[in-house]
Amino acid sequence: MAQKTAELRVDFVSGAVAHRLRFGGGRGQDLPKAMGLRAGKTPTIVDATAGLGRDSFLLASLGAQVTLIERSPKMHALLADGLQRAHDEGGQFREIVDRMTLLHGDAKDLLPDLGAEAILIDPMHPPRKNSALVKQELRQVRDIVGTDDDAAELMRVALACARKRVVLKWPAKADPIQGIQGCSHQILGKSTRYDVFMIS
Ligand SMILES: C[S@@+](CC[C@H](N)C(=O)[O-])C[C@H]1O[C@@H](n2cnc3c(N)ncnc32)[C@H](O)[C@@H]1O
Repeated sequence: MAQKTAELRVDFVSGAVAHRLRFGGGRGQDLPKAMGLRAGKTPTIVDATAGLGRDSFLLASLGAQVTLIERSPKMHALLADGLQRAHDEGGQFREIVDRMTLLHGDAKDLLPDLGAEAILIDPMHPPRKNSALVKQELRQVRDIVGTDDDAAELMRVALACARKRVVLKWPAKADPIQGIQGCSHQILGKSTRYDVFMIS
């Protein structure tokens, strides 16, 4: 029997995101470390590729002010809905999403006016060969937005706009994006790597 696909939604108050909120490893996790969060230091962040908002939510849960940019009207609407529901939930969820500001548009156009200290870029990457392993949710996002073929251009804009650093989140084993400068250092996880570009 064919499996029914659950409708894609942004959910910050239950499931994987809420679980990570309760049991995650705080600022010691790879993403916050890559973005420059440490004891006594919380940079302002622009998440230029908001998607389902998970990375932004994690960073906001650790105290960062995060501006999220999403260009797909459908993904933007899902995010707006998820943020509203988390706000309505109250308590710590409201506190966290009150640190998150959602913008609709292409980050290449919006970044120059935002003066971000740290910019996160997590583009949709080309499908892997063993695509059966790709999570259903990611496939649903890809059905909506396709692949982000302008990722190199977005990186160049981000590198020109960030005041402190740009972080590129990319599959650990994928080929690097062509046409961008080498990074300052890398944080390598099991399936994901963070390429950190420090701005001097
Ligand atoms: C892989 S998803 C990001 C997932 C996200 N990090 C999360 O935690 O849920 C990439 C998203 O970035 C958006 N995107 C890609 N390039 C963009 C751009 N130049 N401006 C705005 N949004 C962009 C895509 O539409 C897509 O929704």
